Amino acid sequence: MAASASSTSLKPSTPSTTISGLRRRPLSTTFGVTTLSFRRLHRDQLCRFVVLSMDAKPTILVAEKLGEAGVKLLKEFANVDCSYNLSPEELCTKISLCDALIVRSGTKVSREVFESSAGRLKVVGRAGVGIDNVDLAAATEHGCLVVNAPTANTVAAAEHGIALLTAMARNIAQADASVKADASASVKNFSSMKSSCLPLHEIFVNFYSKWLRSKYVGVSLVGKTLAVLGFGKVGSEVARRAKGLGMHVIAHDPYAPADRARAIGVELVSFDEAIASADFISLHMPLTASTSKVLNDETFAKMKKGVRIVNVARGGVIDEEALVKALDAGIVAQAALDVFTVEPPAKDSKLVQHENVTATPHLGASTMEAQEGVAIEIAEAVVGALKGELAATAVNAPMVPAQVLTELKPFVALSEKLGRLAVQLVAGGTGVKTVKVTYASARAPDDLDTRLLRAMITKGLIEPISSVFVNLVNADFTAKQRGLRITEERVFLDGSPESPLELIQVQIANVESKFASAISDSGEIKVEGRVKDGIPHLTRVGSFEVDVSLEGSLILCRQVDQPGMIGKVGSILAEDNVNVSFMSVGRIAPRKQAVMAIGVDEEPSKQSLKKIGEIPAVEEFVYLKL
Ligand SMILES: NC(=O)c1ccc[n+]([C@@H]2O[C@H](COP(=O)([O-])OP(=O)(O)OC[C@H]3O[C@@H](n4cnc5c(N)ncnc54)[C@H](O)[C@@H]3O)[C@@H](O)[C@H]2O)c1
Ligand SMILES: O=C(O)[C@H](O)COP(=O)(O)O
Repeated sequence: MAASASSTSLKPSTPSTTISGLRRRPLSTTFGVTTLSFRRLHRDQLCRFVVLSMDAKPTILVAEKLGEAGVKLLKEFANVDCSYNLSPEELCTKISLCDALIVRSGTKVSREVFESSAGRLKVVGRAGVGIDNVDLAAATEHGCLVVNAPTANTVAAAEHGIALLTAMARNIAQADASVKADASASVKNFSSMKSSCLPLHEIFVNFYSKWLRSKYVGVSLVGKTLAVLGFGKVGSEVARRAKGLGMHVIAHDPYAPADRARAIGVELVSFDEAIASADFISLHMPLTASTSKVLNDETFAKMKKGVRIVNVARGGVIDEEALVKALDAGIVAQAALDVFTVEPPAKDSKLVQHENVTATPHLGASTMEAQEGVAIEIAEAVVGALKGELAATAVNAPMVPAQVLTELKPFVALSEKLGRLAVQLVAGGTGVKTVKVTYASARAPDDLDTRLLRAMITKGLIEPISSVFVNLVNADFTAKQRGLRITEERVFLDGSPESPLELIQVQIANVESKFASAISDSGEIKVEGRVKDGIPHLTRVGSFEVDVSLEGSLILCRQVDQPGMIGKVGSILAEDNVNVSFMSVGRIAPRKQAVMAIGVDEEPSKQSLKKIGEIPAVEEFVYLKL
């Protein structure tokens, strides 16, 4: 059979994997340079969403203040309705007359909005990064493309982080409020003091009696340790600036490449080390299941007494009640917050009202420059999408013709889950840069389009560790932007090409694993899966063959093979009311090392996981969310 067609200028990587019994063929493609075919494919696909009548000028509703340059660009192409502060009902009424909608974080684009548009709304543009205010599932169901502007406000957010850091250290906000409050009170009293015939020097002392120079003595930044949690776009810009202030900067980001950190003189450390050694902590991770309330009672207790915290990421990464307690107890000396779990926070919020808290109303992206940049970025994306062009920052989109999608559906699910599993096996502190995907199939190369599968693997690899949404449209772009190189290899099987694929293998090179058994003989993290009866299964971890359906979540456990192990683990989970969906043991040889893969419907408690780890024959284990 012929090798797969390749539209890439990158060299195929040398085959290194061994899948026993399969004949290997050359690599099909690598990432990031397939611009022409990629663009053509998506232009066609996007046109399916954006079917504007050619003689009608589209209407774009701008529902929140957008920079002038962006509005100007929009007006060159469409009728633009700038209507701010719409109620949800007003938005639903207006939307049925609009082809595109542009918002920031203050407008909820709910399912009702898509339903009310009755199919006319083709594009939602989020003028910024976070799209938690847009119901993505509803957008996709309604065939509406969502695009965002992920890079134009990075520097603004970093500068705001630094502004909060320095203002907090020197009590700028509190001191300013005090001077103004005292001055205005004194000014009111000034006439009465004058008429009371007090001597002038007494009036003067009274006037400035709350000139609180000793109350607002601050702390210095130079020489202090700043821990940056989340070393992505904003985090690394904050780190760079803090170095310029003479701070010692460390960072925790399990997925950031160490060389990027080294290049700006930042040491990547574990989470515990970061929070325990920091004088200041600055948060820059996305809000995901694993970062939600990452600062909580337990983690505050591990911090240096008197630590100071800055948050310009998302309110939900801090347990706000725990922060109030930590502030009251003096564990946290001060906090400077731009973001809150609920925005705007309640007026009587203990956190906002706390005297040691500096609060700003989600201003991270709010500079003239960033807003102009964001406005242009989003206007270009929305106009391009309305014209049916590739949207590099698209965050959702149905991706392939319906019949291909139907056939590939279980493999799509398998691909994403293998990506998710593989990245969760990476040990903190080692960055993911090189991923190799192997597809084993009896199909001719032209008969198997792996772009959707590759996109889903990319989605699985990136989404658990970032706020980025990945799909076929933006997968290559996102991977390239993050310095992630994914190579693909096809292995051809003899036999019936009835099924599009036999198996998919994902390997991550040059990383350490938090589950050593996931490292294959050739040194990479390796996971392999197949589709059985339409259900994705994990069939290999490292050198161990297993067979577990990829539903719910997964516990991987390496043990000395001996009777009773399944029972022991099973009963610990049963006591915790955790339902086991699947269990399989792969072993090197009887009574030698074995890997047990256990599918669970519910998340086991920390205590249950601890008990599993304490079973004497268990050598290592890991809990993975699918
Ligand atoms: N306040 C604002 O106005 C404002 C403006 C821009 C961005 N933001 C927010 O700032 C955050 C960062 O944005 P970005 O553009 O830098 O995103 P990014 O995706 O470039 O960076 C996020 C980083 O967090 C890391 N990460 C993921 N899980 C982690 C974990 N458990 N521990 C430590 N690090 C982890 C990722 O590896 C990634 O490097 C996002 O939450 C974004 O919504 C806020
Ligand atoms: O997600 C973002 O881009 C920031 O949080 C900024 O949001 P904003 O556009 O509402 O200022």
